[in-house]
Amino acid sequence: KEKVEITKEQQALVKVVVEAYNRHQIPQDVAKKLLQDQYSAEENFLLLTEMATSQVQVLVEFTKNIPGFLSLDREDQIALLKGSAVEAMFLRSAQVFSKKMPNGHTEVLEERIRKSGISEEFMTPMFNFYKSIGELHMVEEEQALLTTITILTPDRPYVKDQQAVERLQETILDVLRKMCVLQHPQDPQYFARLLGRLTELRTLSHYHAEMLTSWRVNDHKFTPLLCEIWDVQ
Ligand SMILES: O=C(Nc1ccccc1)[C@H](C1CCCCC1)n1c(-c2ccc(Cl)cc2)nc2cc(F)c(F)cc21
Repeated sequence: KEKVEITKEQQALVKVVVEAYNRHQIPQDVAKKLLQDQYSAEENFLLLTEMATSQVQVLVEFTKNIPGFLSLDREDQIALLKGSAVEAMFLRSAQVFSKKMPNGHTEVLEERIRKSGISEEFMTPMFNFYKSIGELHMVEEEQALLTTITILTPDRPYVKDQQAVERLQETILDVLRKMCVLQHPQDPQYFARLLGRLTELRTLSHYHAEMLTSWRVNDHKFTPLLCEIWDVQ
């Protein structure tokens, strides 16, 4: 049985990534707001566009802490951010949704999201994904590293030097694999299941533009940054 060991530099890498990851708390605040009050579809749409806009800004800050990211070609850095922003938002939403909350809070949160203005057809795929993330009971290191792996996806549109991205992603995959073995010794398939969620995440993210344009509001106004990042307007 191979002895799995996380090296000193891998520990340092995880520490940097987790600390950077914990700095972006936005959706926690959204969850709190949603639990406090019931908002109209207009208010929810505005809340989402504001939150999603600041999430992109926070994502840029987060990537600066991914070892090696700033050494990538500048245009490739933009392509990776552009290509992963929506997935990172849904992954973050899923992680907030699956956080342990006092009794009944998750049900209220789910209800508020169901009534937020998103059209019915997207509810099932969205909540199926949120619940499948919840079932994994990820620790925060796994959450941070999974988000990092999503950002470092080599085959995003317009990435020129895919090998350079692949090398960075492999570094993160290696430490995540070891962490999963150490964290979930009873479940040898855990790492594979974790990566399998990224496929579900990509599928859900395909709907994002429709989810926004079909939001039950009269006027769908987006910020310039969201028009850049999300395929809207
Ligand atoms: O804000 C959000 N997500 C966010 C995440 C990361 C960073 C910034 C924002 C929105 C809310 C939803 C209800 C109306 C207000 C915005 N949000 C979503 C969500 C995002 C995009 C689309 Cl198209 C559909 C749903 N799923 C959520 C799960 C949660 F537990 C949750 F708490 C907030 C959630």
